[in-house]
Amino acid sequence: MSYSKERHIAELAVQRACILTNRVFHSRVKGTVTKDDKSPVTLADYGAQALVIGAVNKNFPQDNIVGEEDAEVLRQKADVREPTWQYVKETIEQSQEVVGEIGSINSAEEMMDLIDLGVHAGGPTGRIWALDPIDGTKGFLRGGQYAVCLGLIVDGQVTVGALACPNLPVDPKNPDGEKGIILSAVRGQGATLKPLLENICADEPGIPIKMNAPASFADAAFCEGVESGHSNQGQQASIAKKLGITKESVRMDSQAKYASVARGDGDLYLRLPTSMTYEEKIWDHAAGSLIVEEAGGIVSDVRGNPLNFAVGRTLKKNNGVIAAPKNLHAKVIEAVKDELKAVL
Ligand SMILES: Nc1ncnc2c1ncn2[C@@H]1O[C@H](COP(=O)(O)O)[C@@H](OP(=O)(O)O)[C@H]1O
Ligand SMILES: [Mg+2]
Repeated sequence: MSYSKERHIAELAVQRACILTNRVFHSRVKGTVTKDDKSPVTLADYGAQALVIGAVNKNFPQDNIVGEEDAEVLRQKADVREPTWQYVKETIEQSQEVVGEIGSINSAEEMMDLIDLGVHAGGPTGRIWALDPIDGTKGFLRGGQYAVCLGLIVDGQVTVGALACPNLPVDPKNPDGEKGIILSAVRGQGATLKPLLENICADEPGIPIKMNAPASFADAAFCEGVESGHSNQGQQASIAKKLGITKESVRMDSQAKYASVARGDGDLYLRLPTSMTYEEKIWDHAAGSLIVEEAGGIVSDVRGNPLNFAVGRTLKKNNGVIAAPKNLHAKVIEAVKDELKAVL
């Protein structure tokens, strides 16, 4: 199968969601709510989830969806529901040219029902879309990096991925220039990049991307998260030292890290667990990991095992994530295993 329709719809869906996230970012009302796990969620997370699921459900109504959010808070609180619905409505009005392809949403009730389609338990069989409507919500709130991420898992294997990163520069050599890129991939067909335009334009072909292949660690730079609670930055620094990496690490929130490594702004992505009991979520890694693999890299857990997307909503068979060029991956895993030998 070519999965060209899936890729096209995924690209349109994440692009439209970014119109909404951008509107919310530039408005005073972000409606930040703290979830049970203490992480923030905003009107933009809910609105983006409704828009993306609307697009997936219109085109692939038989498919299952694992989405990060649910509509419980919206059902209980009119002061969260109503502004979210306003943003969704305005975004649809602003993107009429794609309504034929990715659909409309006609009421707040329908919006909440779409959000709640993301409750699937995941698993080893069938077609399952994994959606993170705003990955890096903390980055989004601080005006840093965030991403709208959508992956299609087919019989346990990520097969299609689209990643919209509204705050990554189009030209990495000009970090203060135009911002916003969209990356996508189909397994076996490579990864591409194109600018994330204000007016949705999915027919524009993407440019194929390839990861860097630095000859040695002396030339390599690594990417890591901003939040010290999400990965062990002390151990990451120690691994960098062991490997002879001298360049300072680049810190950013969200799957923008996968995007940066895939297009060669950085070379390695280290996400060492802060706790061996934390289970990474499939929506935090589906799209990004495929894009790095299709750009020529290897993505694994800290033991060097492939990420297993077939066991539910989390990556419960894995700990942490390492993304690296093919020629360096084994050496990184050696250093990681040495660093974590007390817990592995
Ligand atoms: N203890 C933890 N360890 C690893 N990841 C965690 C974590 N707590 C939360 N996260 C995840 O880290 C994601 C952000 O990744 P990063 O740190 O790379 O920016 C969050 O996604 P959301 O922002 O969608 O909630 C959340 O799912
Ligand atoms: Mg996330």
